[in-house]
Amino acid sequence: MTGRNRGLTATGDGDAGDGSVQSSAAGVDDPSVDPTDDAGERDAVEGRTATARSGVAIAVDGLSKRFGDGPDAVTAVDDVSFEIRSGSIVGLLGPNGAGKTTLVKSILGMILPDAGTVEIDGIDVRKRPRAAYSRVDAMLEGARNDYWRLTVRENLRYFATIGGIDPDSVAERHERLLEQLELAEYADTAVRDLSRGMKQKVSLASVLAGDASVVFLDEPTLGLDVESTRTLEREIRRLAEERGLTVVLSSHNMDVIEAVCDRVLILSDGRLVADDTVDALRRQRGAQSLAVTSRDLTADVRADLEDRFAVTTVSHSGESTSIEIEVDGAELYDAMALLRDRDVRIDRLSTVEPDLEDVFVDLTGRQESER
Ligand SMILES: Nc1ncnc2c1ncn2[C@@H]1O[C@H](COP(=O)(O)OP(=O)(O)OP(=O)(O)O)[C@@H](O)[C@H]1O
Repeated sequence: MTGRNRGLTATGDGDAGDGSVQSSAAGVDDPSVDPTDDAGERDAVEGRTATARSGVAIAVDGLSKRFGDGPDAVTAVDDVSFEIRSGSIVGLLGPNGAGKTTLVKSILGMILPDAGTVEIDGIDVRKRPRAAYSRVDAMLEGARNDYWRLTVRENLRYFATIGGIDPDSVAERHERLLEQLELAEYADTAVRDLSRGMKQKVSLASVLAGDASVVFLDEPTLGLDVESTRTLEREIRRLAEERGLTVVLSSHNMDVIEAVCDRVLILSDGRLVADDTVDALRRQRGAQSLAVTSRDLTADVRADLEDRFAVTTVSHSGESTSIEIEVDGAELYDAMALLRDRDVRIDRLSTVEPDLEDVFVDLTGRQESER
């Protein structure tokens, strides 16, 4: 929603001219909205709270949203609060139905929350939506927000224009974006003639074509091959580091989240169940796994191990048996001592650190489907 007249392109059918939905920020008809919000420039400077001064790009406080009434009511977002610092990349994770979309749409003013406040760069989005959203953009439906009949470069110019920016003044930035996303040789190709991965990159470039300082990316790498995924990951990181871009990235792909995010928010049943760095979440979980392969892991030895430790996996291959034991701290040495006491000759031994998926399963009780 870059610029004062720009609504958020929420959905589309691949050609925005044929039916994409332009949703304006909620609160425009709200009596609490400051009518002087049209004077966007002034608002962008005045009326900010302390969060802007302390480098907080997004501040969400006590946000709740319930759909429906009575026994069928669903609390999609339940008293969620967090802050995101400018220039950071934050992953938004949660199983299906956890409330991610409702949360993001509430932040973007596409859904009116029942309670709570949202500030962007210190500006309350309900009170001064135009000023608050003036440098916010989003890619909520993958490649669907581009005009497929226009060329790649025309799309960038179009999105800059509706973002309130003279496209000629940012032509250099567009050329750089095209280079960085390896789209330069397709600059004059109609988007509809590109592969899915290319379209995804054009979509990201379009989001960045204006002057956005905060972007929301929903599944930006969905359907991309490994190489394109790596390119996008690299570019998102670079933009955060070099341009101070703040990114909220939601994905079911844990590898992407681990690769690019400084911090992770995990939602479960509408509630925020984790808000920390990937490393801290891994450390908090503590337990790692000990993987052992041996021909001496008899049923007897395995029973002994199962008595004392959490044996998570057992598999057999020829005469060899492989097991994985979850061990926490000193348990690692106890498990090794038991194997030694039972004269188990080890063919292969390794320790496996917990990953984000393990943390996710612990906190939400659900497995992510896409890896
Ligand atoms: N417009 C709506 N009317 C009624 N219920 C809704 C509406 N939108 C979402 N919900 C419900 O709110 C809950 C949260 O949905 P939401 O789409 O925010 O989850 P999500 O985490 O984005 O899920 P997914 O990963 O599947 O996209 C779900 O139970 C969903 O069925």
